Amino acid sequence: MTTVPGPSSSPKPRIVVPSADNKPSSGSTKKDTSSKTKPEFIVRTNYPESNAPLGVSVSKFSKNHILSSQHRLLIKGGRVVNDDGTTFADVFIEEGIIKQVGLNLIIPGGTKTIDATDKLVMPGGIDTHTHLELAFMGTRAADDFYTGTKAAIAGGTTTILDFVIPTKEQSLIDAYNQWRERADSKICCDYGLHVAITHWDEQVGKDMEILTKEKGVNSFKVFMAYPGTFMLADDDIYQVFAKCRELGAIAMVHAENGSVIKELEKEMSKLGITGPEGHLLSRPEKLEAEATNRAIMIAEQTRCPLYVVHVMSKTAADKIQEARLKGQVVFGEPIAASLGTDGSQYFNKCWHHAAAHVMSPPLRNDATTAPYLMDLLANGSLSTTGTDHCTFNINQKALGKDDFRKIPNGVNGIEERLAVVWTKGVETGKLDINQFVAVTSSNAARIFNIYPKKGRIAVGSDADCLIWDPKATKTISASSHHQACDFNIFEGLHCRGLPIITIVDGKIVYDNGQLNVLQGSGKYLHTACYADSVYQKLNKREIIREQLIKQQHIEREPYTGDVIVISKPVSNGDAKISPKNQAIPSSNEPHAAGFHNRPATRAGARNLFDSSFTLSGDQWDDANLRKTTRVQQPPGGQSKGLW
Ligand SMILES: NC(=O)NCCC(=O)O
Ligand SMILES: [Zn+2]
Repeated sequence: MTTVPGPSSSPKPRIVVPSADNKPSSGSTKKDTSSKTKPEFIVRTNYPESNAPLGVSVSKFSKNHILSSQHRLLIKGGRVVNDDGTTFADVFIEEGIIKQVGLNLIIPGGTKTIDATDKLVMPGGIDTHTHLELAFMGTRAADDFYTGTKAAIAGGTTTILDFVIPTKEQSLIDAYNQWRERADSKICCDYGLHVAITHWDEQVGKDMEILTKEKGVNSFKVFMAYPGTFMLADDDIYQVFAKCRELGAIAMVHAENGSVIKELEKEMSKLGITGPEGHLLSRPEKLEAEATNRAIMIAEQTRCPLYVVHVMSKTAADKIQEARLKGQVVFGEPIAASLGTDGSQYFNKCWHHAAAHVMSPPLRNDATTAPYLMDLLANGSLSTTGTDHCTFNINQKALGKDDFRKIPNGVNGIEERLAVVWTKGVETGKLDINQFVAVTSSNAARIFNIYPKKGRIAVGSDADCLIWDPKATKTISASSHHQACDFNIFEGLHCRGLPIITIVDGKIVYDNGQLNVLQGSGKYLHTACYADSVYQKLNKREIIREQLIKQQHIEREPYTGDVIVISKPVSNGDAKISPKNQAIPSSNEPHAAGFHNRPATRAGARNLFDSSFTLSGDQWDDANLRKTTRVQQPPGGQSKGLW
């Protein structure tokens, strides 16, 4: 158990210790006929039939967890906030599941009560983008699955989606197993996995199939940056997206033009720029927007849903907005960093301060970007918020002390995301509280097909909830955060609106600054393909598309005429194809070769009686240099004309 100073807040929620007997608690004597004890949603097997259950598979480390999840909790007197509405209701939790939501509930004895008067009861946050203990740029991220998820919980996040990133030589399945092993032994909240595709061949396609059908993966990311390590070329991206479409998975993209960045980095070096500002200067916004647009185009051509991770700029966000306006299934994910700070940090005089902000794509040097991205979250053009949490300590960032290209890329955010979105979104009047839930939790649950198990306060949903105090305040600092890194990119940010209690799997794991987590207690989430909110439309469109294509099919009599026989490859060496290189007509058809009037000889050679001269204007050998003879003294003498 870790004890940390709690946030300054309005009166703390009162926790009533349960009575020893098992009688109903006081104040809950009236039977509420509207509340049900059965799940109000149907756990679906998504289309097409998948072996992967929508539910979770219990990891081998979670025995203790199951035994202790008999706890009963009643959250009383709060306002329940979902993405589609707010209601005054009590929430009864048993064995990790929300069992009742309503007023005047019948509650068994032995139930711990949390007084949530004046507080909001919300689904726990879902961080769509983390890189815990990732080996990257010669070192390993400072936060592992334990410290990272502990910090997540302190900030109100109860589910994370981390990225398996295989090396180019590694099989996808090996990498997936590695990630599961690392995470299962340490993780403190439930988690799912996206898998990155860092090279393409037939085997990768087969492994993607295994991952979706047997391992509960429904999303694959490609990188358009980091040439030589992670980057894929467009034709490989096409193959990955097409495979995603075939499997009902979601394609994800890190959108930056890696090849151009590489050249610009060289240019910076030549100009003597070795500090962190070089990172920003070699990654202009246009390169993010261009790659975003290219990824959207490839997704359109493959009819694949696309999820653009870490949207860092206005123009990249515009590309997503434009595509969505046209009906394409594209989602955009700004992150805590792009919503909470900006790229002016790269010009800070302190090397460490500047280097600590190095991430890709970079923060933009423009204070209007963050509020712009928030506006796009509010109008639905952007859908989720992640963090790209990938932390490195000062001595790790120092790998690039003489060359910005060697600074390990990555920043924090797993702990701050909800507070940043509330402060910059709700407190500014850009988001209402339901939109807050949508962009921090429910939208992600829908897209990655874990809704309403996650992302909703409802009967049958997992008891991953927050008691949120909209009036609580705190100032973010590395000195008090729970992350393992020694820098915080939001240092000094004064936040209003904080989680004061976090409940994971029906247990209070964070309470007014005090963490009580169990290492390895989190469970792996099998995410099924063909998420309804992503694929329902696409499946329908596919049927319509096939019908349209069939309608455009033209019934024709088959062609029965001659076909030339290619005896010698036609070369493009000449500007225009010379008769010498023309394919020889297979018959005596005069115009078969398209130039000569006389048929070929019986041996198939050009008929030498045929002239190569035509009166059509352009001559076949116009491109060849002609030898000219200047006649100084033409017969009959020189012209006396005007020339
Ligand atoms: N984003 C970043 O800078 N680091 C993590 C790796 C990645 O997602 O690009
Ligand atoms: Zn990332």
